[in-house]
This record gives sequence, C-alpha cells and structure tokens, in this order.
Amino acid sequence: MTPLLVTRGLTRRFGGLTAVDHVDFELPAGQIRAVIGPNGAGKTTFVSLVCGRIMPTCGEVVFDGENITALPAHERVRRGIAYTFQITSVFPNLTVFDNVALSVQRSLIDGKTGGGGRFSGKELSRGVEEALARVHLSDRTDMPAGKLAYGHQRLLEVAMGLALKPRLLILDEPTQGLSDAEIESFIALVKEIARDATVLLIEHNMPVVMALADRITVMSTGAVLAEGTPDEIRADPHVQHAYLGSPEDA
Ligand SMILES: Nc1ncnc2c1ncn2[C@@H]1O[C@H](COP(=O)(O)OP(=O)(O)OP(=O)(O)O)[C@@H](O)[C@H]1O
Repeated sequence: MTPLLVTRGLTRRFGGLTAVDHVDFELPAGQIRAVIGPNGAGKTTFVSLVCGRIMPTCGEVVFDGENITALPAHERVRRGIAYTFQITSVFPNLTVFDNVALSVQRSLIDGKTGGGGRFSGKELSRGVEEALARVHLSDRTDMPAGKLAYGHQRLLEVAMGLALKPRLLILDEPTQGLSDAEIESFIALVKEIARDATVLLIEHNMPVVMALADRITVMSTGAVLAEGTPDEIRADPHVQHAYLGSPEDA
C-alpha cells in the first residue's frame, strides 16, 4: 500500500544552519506517529515543510502518491493536510464559533462533503458545533477567541483543523498549556480523530507520546536518529542519550 506521506532527502537550510537534513520519512495511512527530539532538533521545520508553510532547500514531499513539493500551503490543505502550530493562529477578536466557521466554510466550499461547494447556514452551524463538541468547547462558542485560556486556544486550533476534515492532521505541541485533566481528554480526542485521519504529532510530553503513538520518529540535529514502536524507542540507548536521558526532559 502507498504510504500517505513520504519525504525523500528533505532538507532545509537557514543560512549556514541545516535545520532539516536529508530526511527520508514514511507514514502509512491510519497511524498515529509522534516526532520527538530535543529543542532545536528540526521537528517544527520538518512539519512546516510537509504542510508547505516553508519550502525545502532540496528533497521532496509526496502525499498519497502525488509529488506536492512545489504546491503552496492552501493547495495542500485542499488535498487533506491540516495543521496546528505552536504559535496559536486563532483570530482573537472573532468568536470561537466564527473561528471554526472559517474552516468549515473552506471544507464546504471545497465540496469535501458533496454538494458541489454550495452549502446552507444550517450545514455551516452543524459543522462548527460538531468540531467544537469534539474538543469540548461547546460552552464557549460566543466568547472572543482571544479571551480563552491558552490551552483552550490550542484546542480551538485543533477544532479548526478537524473542521477541514483532514486526511493528515499535524499537531505541533498540542498539549502545551493544558491541565492534567485536559491532557487526559486530549489523549482520548486524538485516539478518536485517528479513527478517520492519520496523525503526525510533535510532542514533548513523553507520557502523552507513549499513550498515543503507534510509532515514534526521533529527530536530532535535523536528522532522523531512530524510529520504532514506543517500547523500542524507550529501550534505544542512542535515544536515551540524545533525548530521554537529558536532565531537561527527565
Ligand atoms: N526561520 C528560521 N530562521 C532561522 N533559523 C531557524 C528558523 N526556523 C528554525 N530555525 C532554526 O532551525 C533549528 C530547528 O528549529 P525547529 O524549530 O525546527 O526545532 P524543533 O525541534 O521544533 O525545536 P522545539 O522543540 O524547540 O520547538 C533551530 O536551530 C532553529 O533556531
């Protein structure tokens, strides 16, 4: 079976610094894949190259068998790649509802749900309500997004991503700023999302990674250091040295 996402020799330099260094990566459909690694390892740059937020110096990105390396981000969204980023990208002055409505509208215009891109107000509301219910923000629909707690803004971003009905959902440090209870329900949410989408997750919180990931890719200084199941990664001495064993992450 063709993997949903493949990168070959994917490289991005910033001046003299190689942030992502010839990364060969394969992600089969239906998997939850975590990408871990120390600060500055190149994780965010890697997923930014996948979603088209930045362009590679060399190498290629193939999505569902199609070479999308030259496509702009919005074309990749149309093909089913959605992402949420560390720096929250919600519109603070719009309500929670309206933020999600922008994504739902986009998905409806793209005709992903049939109907040739035409849709009613009712369909729009239903899409928004569904996405907000999935992240447990239904009781905050009328609040300006900027007034939400930081962790809830992250969940709102996830709802915006889900509303795009993605085939690949990229989450960059989604649990940052969430309470322990919120993290628990987030883990359940990602498991549910993974029933109909492939998930690529950058995460520093190791219990979250271990609870969710089918497989883990470890990055260090721009390159892939190791890849395996959570148990294999936990037992890998190179990984322990580069990441798990460092005092900062203990
Ligand atoms: N736009 C940029 N211009 C210059 N250097 C950059 C830029 N973006 C990232 N870098 C550098 O590339 C390297 C990789 O950064 P990146 O953010 O991808 O790492 P990361 O693994 O996501 O780190 P973290 O876990 O801290 O988010 C770092 O040294 C960073 O300073």
